[in-house]
Amino acid sequence: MDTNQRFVMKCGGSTLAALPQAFFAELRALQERGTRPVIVHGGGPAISETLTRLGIESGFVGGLRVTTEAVLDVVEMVLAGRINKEIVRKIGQSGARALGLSGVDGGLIAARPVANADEIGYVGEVTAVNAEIIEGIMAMQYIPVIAPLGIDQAGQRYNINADTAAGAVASHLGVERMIVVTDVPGILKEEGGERRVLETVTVAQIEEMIASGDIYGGMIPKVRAAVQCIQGQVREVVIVSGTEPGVLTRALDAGGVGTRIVRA
Ligand SMILES: Nc1ncnc2c1ncn2[C@@H]1O[C@H](COP(=O)(O)OP(=O)(O)O)[C@@H](O)[C@H]1O
Ligand SMILES: CC(=O)N[C@@H](CCC(=O)OP(=O)(O)O)C(=O)O
Repeated sequence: MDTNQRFVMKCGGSTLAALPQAFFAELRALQERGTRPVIVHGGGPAISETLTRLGIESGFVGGLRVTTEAVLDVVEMVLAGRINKEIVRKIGQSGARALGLSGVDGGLIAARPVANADEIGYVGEVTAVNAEIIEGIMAMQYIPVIAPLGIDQAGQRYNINADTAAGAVASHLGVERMIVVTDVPGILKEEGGERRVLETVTVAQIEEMIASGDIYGGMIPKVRAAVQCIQGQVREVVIVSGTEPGVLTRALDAGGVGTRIVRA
């Protein structure tokens, strides 16, 4: 397989419901031309809604969900169940084939507790990704759709931020590109009283923008994951809105869409 043709795409929970059928049709067209997408998805808003409905309290520390055993049950149910299957169904409707799994299946995503686990509970960071499983699914002409949970050797499951999980999958697979699909057209910066999309940003500019507060909230784990994976084999990470026409093809080929994060 030509590894240049593989890419990882992270679909954020902020935008999943808004992704038009044209987005999935484009995904099918890409697969037909020999490109091999790997999808890692989020679902933060759906988890929060379900927790509220069930009357389970939770909060966030540093952008990560405080994850008790009860929260973990809901995270797994929503991400590996409802959201994962919704994406698989939509891809199926477009005429392509998808196979959904979570990072727990086959030990796909090995994880360990994050450093501040005493504060935020069962939140994991990725220690390894079993690329063979993903490659096997791609070899069968299915698009892998991965829910961001992880597991350790003792069988403990963890909740992993979806941007972090996607970055780790991209690094371990050795793809050249990661596309992050979210609800904004890229990284925005206020200039002359106007907020505009930055075409390209470097690692150094990202650090400045976090320090100045220009990048905040949900954008922080995205740029952090991007910075981490472009230290390795990944050449660039593109942050885009999923509702722009032809967004995937433009992100992969022509350019002129979203924000490209590059080494320097
Ligand atoms: N500089 C920035 N440019 C664009 N969006 C930003 C920026 N800083 C913070 N954000 C916020 O990040 C959000 C995207 O992150 P998030 O809501 O976690 O989405 P997702 O569910 O796709 O991961 C945007 O909707 C916006 O509110
Ligand atoms: C540890 C942690 O915070 N996990 C996230 C996993 C889902 C996610 O990241 O979804 P988005 O991409 O839609 O934000 C959570 O529980 O919300």
